[in-house]
Amino acid sequence: MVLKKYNINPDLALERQKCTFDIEEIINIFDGGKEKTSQRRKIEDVVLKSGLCHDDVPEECMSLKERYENAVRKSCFFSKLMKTELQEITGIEDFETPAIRRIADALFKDISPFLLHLGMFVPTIIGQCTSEQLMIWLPKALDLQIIGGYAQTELGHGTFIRGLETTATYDADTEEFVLHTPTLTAHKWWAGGLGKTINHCIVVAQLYTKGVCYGTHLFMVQIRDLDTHMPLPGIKVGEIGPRMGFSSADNGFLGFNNFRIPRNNMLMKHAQVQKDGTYVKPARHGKLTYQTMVFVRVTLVNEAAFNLSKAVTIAVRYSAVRRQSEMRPNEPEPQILDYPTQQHKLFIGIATAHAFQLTANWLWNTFKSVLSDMKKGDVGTLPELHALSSCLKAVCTSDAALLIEQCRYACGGHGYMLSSNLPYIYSFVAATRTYEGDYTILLLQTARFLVKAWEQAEAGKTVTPTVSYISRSLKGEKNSWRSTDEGIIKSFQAVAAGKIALCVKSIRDRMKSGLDYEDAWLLTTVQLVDAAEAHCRSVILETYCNEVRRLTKSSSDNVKIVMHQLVTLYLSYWTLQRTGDLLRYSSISEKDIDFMQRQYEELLQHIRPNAVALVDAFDLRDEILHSSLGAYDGRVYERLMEQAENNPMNAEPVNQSFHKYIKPLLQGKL
Ligand SMILES: CC/C=C\C/C=C\C/C=C\C/C=C\C/C=C\C/C=C\CCC(=O)SCCNC(=O)CCNC(=O)[C@H](O)C(C)(C)COP(=O)(O)OP(=O)(O)OC[C@H]1O[C@@H](n2cnc3c(N)ncnc32)[C@H](O)[C@@H]1OP(=O)(O)O
Ligand SMILES: Cc1cc2nc3c(=O)[nH]c(=O)nc-3n(C[C@H](O)[C@H](O)[C@H](O)COP(=O)(O)OP(=O)(O)OC[C@H]3O[C@@H](n4cnc5c(N)ncnc54)[C@H](O)[C@@H]3O)c2cc1C
Repeated sequence: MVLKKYNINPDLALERQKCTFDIEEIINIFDGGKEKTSQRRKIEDVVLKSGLCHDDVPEECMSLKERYENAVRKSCFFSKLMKTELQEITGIEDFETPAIRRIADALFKDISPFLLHLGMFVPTIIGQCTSEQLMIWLPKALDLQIIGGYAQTELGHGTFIRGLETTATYDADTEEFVLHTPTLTAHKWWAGGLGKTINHCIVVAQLYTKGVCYGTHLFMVQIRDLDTHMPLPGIKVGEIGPRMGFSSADNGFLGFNNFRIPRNNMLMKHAQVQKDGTYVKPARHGKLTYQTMVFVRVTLVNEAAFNLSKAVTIAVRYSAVRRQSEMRPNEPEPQILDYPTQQHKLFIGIATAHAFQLTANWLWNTFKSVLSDMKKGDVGTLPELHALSSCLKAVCTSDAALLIEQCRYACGGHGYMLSSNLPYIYSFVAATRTYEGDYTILLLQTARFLVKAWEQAEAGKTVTPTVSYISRSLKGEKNSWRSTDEGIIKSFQAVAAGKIALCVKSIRDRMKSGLDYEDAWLLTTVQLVDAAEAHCRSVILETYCNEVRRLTKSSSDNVKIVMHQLVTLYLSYWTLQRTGDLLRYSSISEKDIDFMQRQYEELLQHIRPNAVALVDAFDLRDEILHSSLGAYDGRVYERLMEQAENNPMNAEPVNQSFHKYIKPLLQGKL
């Protein structure tokens, strides 16, 4: 749609006058510097001027088929733009550039069918291929001569990768692998782009050679003819059907009937099958084939932050424009943003978007540093990265989904309109809580690491920095509550340590009573999930505080003040959310809790004048927000009416169903 130009709504204009800080300074902090901001805006200008974002009718009014076809059209032209103008004008060649990710949302209100090509296919080639394989597939994939996806999940198994049923059996006579789908539940299911779009696919299958199964490995498989796009003989492929979201993309199913691929199509950076069928196992770590999943989990923390920033921008701007009820008899109706309960719903969203964005950046740097260790042959830092990326992916996507839904509640009935964009944002983020490792499963992975860390610390060994609080706790350090940043973080670490200790004790007690380790673990999993979540909270709180302190060192005082107000709000919010845990594991008193409650309520008032400016500082263009409620000019009612008038349902005054059904019904002739 072409966005109509309106004058700024007077309430929003007034809000912007109240701002106490330089918005541009905060924008630069989150972009990573002035230059990065200007580079991002340049990219956005190119894409927005390309005309690619235009839809003749609103996306939500198209049929599923039309939405898919429209998204393919845009994906193709966007890919061309990335290869040509964006590279030439900005000098950017890197698909992972956050600016590209952000502006992609101007094209796709829902999702691109090419998402998995960039999100998983290319990263898997980079992470799992030998240098010879890389030279064959990477240039083609980057140049979009081949388009791929990642087919791991099956109809019967998603979480439990070791339980996958698809087989890849090596035939030494022909030097080929035979891919086969032995059962109904072995069909690949869910892979993005697989339904209709892609011609290649990374397939995860159980490797058999010389009669022995060596577990799951990755294979590059061409599934469609490059010219006709017809499925190749031996391939059964299609779309799995309508979903809660992801409606403009195609999630697919895939079955193999003894389908042959060359030996060299096994991705052999870590494990190999030699010509004679001899298996060479990975030299360093058994789970290196899971590396793409770790990469995506890291990027999903960024997704949580970005999507939450969109939702809270929409809800805060709307709340500044919307007037409802009265605070005192006969007074004019206030902006709903003036209600403390509304501020309580929304300001935590702003603070959380900051916390997650800074944690995402920190996690990304940790990921890069672990990759560089691994390139030198050192896999020692991988378990900690796996534990961190697992819990952060789980908690950040889960919190973001809840807060996005809260933003929708904050917009009342209008938030329920698809044109608000809140339902799209929610359904996208709700899926991220499940895919790439379900919430519970990933927290249990982190719990495994925490229990091991506890045992190591007990044995007097040094543990990694993110769990060093365990050693302190084992040395008998008692928590003394202080309502400072450091004091609160320490108390949250005491909560995590207390919960891990109880898990270890529960497992040991259960084993003493005769259970084996597996059963003792299983019966403790409710507590283990809880302990991993507590650990994750302490990591987020600490990272957020440290990063704000580091990044605002040379900022103006006013920026320091407002960024720190948000940090304090975040710490107070979580203290109040977790009073039960803190009363149990720290020395917090009822008086301290009363103080924190008052501090929290005062902070809402302090932040209130800057609320609109703070969401403006996410620097999200209207074309990215796609929202009738959240546009920069605040012309909510004009846009809602505009959308209603453009609704294809209103193209004819009387719908044909009246003549076909209602009239005969009215006349008793049906
Ligand atoms: C035009 C384009 C337009 C726009 C695009 C622009 C930009 C795009 C860029 C970004 C987009 C952003 C995001 C989206 C991208 C893609 C995502 C979309 C869809 C999702 C796709 C998927 O969902 S793929 C399928 C994912 N599946 C899973 O995650 C399954 C989860 N299950 C598991 O991971 C495992 O089964 C398990 C971990 C639960 C258990 O595994 P297993 O049984 O094998 O292991 P054990 O439990 O026995 O553990 C043994 C030891 O191994 C350790 N371990 C486990 N996993 C790992 C790991 N990954 N790394 C390291 N170590 C690991 C474990 O801890 C154990 O260690 P011990 O020391 O305790 O023995
Ligand atoms: C929109 C979307 C896109 C996707 N894209 C892809 C893709 O491109 N490629 C791909 O391969 N896959 C994809 N997936 C699949 C996704 O990765 C899986 O759905 C996800 O990993 C969860 O696995 P599952 O569906 O088997 O859930 P299940 O494992 O069946 O989980 C169901 C419930 O059981 C619980 N549970 C399972 N095991 C345990 C356990 N051991 N302990 C305790 N509780 C347990 C879970 O916590 C959950 O509550 C996609 C999924 C979605 C929704």
